[in-house]
Amino acid sequence: MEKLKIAGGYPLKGTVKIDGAKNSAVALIPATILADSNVTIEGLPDISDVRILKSLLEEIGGKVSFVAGEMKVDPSNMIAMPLPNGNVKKLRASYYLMGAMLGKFKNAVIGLPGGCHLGPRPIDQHIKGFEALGAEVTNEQGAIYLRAEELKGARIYLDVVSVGATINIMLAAVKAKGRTIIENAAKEPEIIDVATLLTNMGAKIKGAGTDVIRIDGVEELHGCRHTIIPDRIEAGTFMIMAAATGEGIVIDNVIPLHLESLTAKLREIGVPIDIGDDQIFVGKSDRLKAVDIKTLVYPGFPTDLQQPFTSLLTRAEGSAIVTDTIYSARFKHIDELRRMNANIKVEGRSAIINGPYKLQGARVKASDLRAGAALVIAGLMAEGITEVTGVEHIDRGYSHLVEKLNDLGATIWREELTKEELEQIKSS
Ligand SMILES: CC(=O)N[C@H]1[C@@H](OP(=O)(O)OP(=O)(O)OC[C@H]2O[C@@H](n3ccc(=O)[nH]c3=O)[C@H](O)[C@@H]2O)O[C@H](CO)[C@@H](O)[C@@H]1O
Ligand SMILES: C=C(OP(=O)(O)O)C(=O)O
Repeated sequence: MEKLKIAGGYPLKGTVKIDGAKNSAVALIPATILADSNVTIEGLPDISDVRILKSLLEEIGGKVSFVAGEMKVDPSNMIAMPLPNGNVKKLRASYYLMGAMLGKFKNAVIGLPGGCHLGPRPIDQHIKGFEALGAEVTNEQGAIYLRAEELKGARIYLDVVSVGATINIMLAAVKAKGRTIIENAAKEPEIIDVATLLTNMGAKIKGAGTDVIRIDGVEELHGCRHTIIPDRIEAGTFMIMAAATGEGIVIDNVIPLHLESLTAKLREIGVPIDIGDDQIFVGKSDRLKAVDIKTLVYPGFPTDLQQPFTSLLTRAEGSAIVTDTIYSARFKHIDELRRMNANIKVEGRSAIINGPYKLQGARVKASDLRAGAALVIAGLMAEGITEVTGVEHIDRGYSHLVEKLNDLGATIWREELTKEELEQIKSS
């Protein structure tokens, strides 16, 4: 196991190219199960979530290659192999195997998913959708069993706006008989990307990206080639890094529309921003003024950028309140920022930051993916050396982070954990 070491205080400058979106990738890959011939996806990020999903497709009989961001999937020999344990526990998005395998085989056994621990993350809306389509769903010893004689289109109202439930129901419904209508659907760009792939495979989907999605089931889905959208959360993380320690950074390969809520907040805090067609320039800012943020479903401020933004706010003058309305416990990075000299209070679902603080390098632990990003940002801003453990969380969602940051002028490297550190992690 490794840790990251960061020597703080080096200003960042240059251009960084953003990879394909993790939260699209993890749905596009399971979606290939539904096809009857080869599907190729271009521009996938080189992250552990993608590699684990590749192994899962292989476990069920898929022939899969993944070279230079391009994944080719031959689904012709796939079977409804039960996956109650193992790799499915290593990521959140293994839940998409439920919708895809139910849609294809009318039968699936998938262990309850892993992913970041951010408070309770139920999947009741996914199950409500599968049941509405005609599946019998049971939970037996931590695995979800799904069976259906036949899937039939239905009208499904989501009680909670959920990215995962919206996509999972789409996956199960594209081959169901008749029309499915998802009401109160999530509107994230990743949902449009998955709908685009499915449409290229022959599915009939209208309304993805709005809160009502209509799906008319088809008998067969065929192979195709698809290019993934850029990762708005990776892009946002680099925009926040640029605001924190940058001297002018171009964020390349982005869809600026997907980043409007962050762009608005960065401008409000005092960061100069120029928007191009597929690039965003983030300029240097000597003084930042505190702003409040509240996470919301898309197009609101994304919860996945809440933790990185909190690190940036330690540099801002004044009092800022950060409220996460999506997850009840997405503040595990705060204790670690406190070790670095930030005096942040957490009250319920809000963190209160009275900056500015001069961060000091420290040994800190990433408890989840975006906590890791937040700590890397803090390390870049801090005086001295910061050591971040829990790198496996960061590797779930950031492709070549160390290389990209070093290219921008940061001093960051990976080191093997010492025996003592390994023992400490095991005992904690
Ligand atoms: C792989 C992936 O795409 N992950 C993203 C996805 O997660 P994920 O799809 O898990 O998140 P959801 O949009 O489903 O969750 C939103 C909220 O709804 C609740 N909920 C969800 C489903 C359900 O059946 N019942 C229920 O109560 C959740 O606990 C949470 O409070 O969207 C989140 C919200 O933008 C992001 O933080 C994650 O990065
Ligand atoms: C919460 C996240 O991921 P996941 O849903 O895959 O755990 C994230 O990407 O910030």
